[in-house]
Amino acid sequence: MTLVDINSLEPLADPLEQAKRAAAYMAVDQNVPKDAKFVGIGSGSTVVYAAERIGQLPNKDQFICIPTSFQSKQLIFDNDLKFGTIDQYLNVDITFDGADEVDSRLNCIKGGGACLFQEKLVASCSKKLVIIADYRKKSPRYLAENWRKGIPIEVVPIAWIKVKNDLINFGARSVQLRQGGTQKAGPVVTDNGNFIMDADFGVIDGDIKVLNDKIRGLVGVVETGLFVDMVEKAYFGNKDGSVTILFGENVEETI
Ligand SMILES: O=C[C@H](O)[C@H](O)[C@H](O)COP(=O)(O)O
Repeated sequence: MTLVDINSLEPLADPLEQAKRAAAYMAVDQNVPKDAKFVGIGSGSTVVYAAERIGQLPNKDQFICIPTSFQSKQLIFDNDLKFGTIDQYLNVDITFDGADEVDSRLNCIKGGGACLFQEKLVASCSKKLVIIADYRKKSPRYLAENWRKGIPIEVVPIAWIKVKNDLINFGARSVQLRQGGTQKAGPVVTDNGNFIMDADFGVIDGDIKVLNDKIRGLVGVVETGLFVDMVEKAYFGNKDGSVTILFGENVEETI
């Protein structure tokens, strides 16, 4: 079985979905190692296309896919991929994941879909983390310039008020307990049984590592959606069908 060329695919009706697919397919084609044994599957709407493309790879039965959420476990099954978990396999060759915003140094905000903890767990066990996203996620410079909903933070439920006060003392302008919306009365509950708080610290133009470490150090915080120095490269699908690849601080190429 040979892989269908990206350029010969039928275009998708929605240009945003087209951009996501272009980024995901190119990232998979360029980055899955020939001898891969373990591949991490991130979460969100862009990763759907990465799982689809991984499911088309001629050597897909050679590696085991590790999920980062309930959603990505289903993607692994739906695309007929081999399944394993991070508590079985700790050495992941490469992980593909989405992001809510990526800065010019490849730091990112994740967790818009409440999956940040398992995503960070799998990323921390991966030799490479490759981000796939559409053009809206590429920050002009700093994090939170585009993503204005705040930094997602996973919190143990009984600690949420305490953590909210701590975050305000750290300078957060607002802290929201994320709500389930029309489909769920009350707060969002993560795949790990926790809550998500969205803390708005404004544009993050200071030391992002210091901020991240401070938040992570709070009793009650499980993990943050700040991914600092973890990403190897990021693929952004553009409106015109091209893909911009960010390799390092302001080093990029558009194909
Ligand atoms: O919790 C969700 C994840 O961090 C997603 O990877 C992130 O929100 C990006 O999702 P999407 O590809 O749907 O924009």
